[in-house]
Amino acid sequence: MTTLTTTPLAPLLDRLFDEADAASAETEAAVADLSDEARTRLMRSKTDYRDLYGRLKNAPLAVSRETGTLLYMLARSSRARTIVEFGTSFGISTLHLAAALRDNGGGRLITSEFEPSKVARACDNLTAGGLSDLVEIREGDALRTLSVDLPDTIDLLLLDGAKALYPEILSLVESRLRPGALIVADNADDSPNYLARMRASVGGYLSTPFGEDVELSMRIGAC
Ligand SMILES: C[S@@+](CC[C@H](N)C(=O)[O-])C[C@H]1O[C@@H](n2cnc3c(N)ncnc32)[C@H](O)[C@@H]1O
Repeated sequence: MTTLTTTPLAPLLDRLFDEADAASAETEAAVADLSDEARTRLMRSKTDYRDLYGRLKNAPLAVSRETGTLLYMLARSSRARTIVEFGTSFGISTLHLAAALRDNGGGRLITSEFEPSKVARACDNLTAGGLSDLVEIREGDALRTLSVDLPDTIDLLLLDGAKALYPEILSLVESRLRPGALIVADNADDSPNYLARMRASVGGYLSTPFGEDVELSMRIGAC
């Protein structure tokens, strides 16, 4: 028995993933007027990301079902107690991570989202999943909200906000990542500078692509 696979969370996640699948056409329509070059430019911009995510403010943009399960398993097997997430959206990844904290015996998950309507939806979903006591949602740009008041040590970091900011967000939390801490970056192919940093032989990480769209990394150091 796990929190992930039992009521209320399991049927809630089924519904949220079904809704995310159903919203894919609407999501595509929100950026349909942009050329491929314009989309790539916005995805990789360190300044214009609010334009892109403003267009997508009604879109779940959730991790895949497989990545969600992976997040739960990684957080469980590493016995994570402190987790930081960049990019909450409707809270689907957050629900997986918080479920792992619950099954690990408790902990603290700090997550960040700048779209107020998404913060409200994530709050509702965490309440429906019975996990809101484990999660602090910080509303605003993560460059600011994740720059203060973090736990002394962090066991797991999920990067799933604006791709161009992955190096900056990593820098905000890096000194607190414990040796052996896991860093999961979704769609990291859109963040070439991040990939170069994580894969550099002297960068302080072991890093590998995993599945279709995840870069999984581990902070090196004495455990
Ligand atoms: C891919 S979605 C996150 C999906 C979520 N992790 C899930 O699986 O359910 C990215 C989210 O990050 C938010 N975001 C992007 N850049 C941000 C920033 N700099 N600060 C806070 N939120 C940001 C966007 O509004 C969007 O909702």
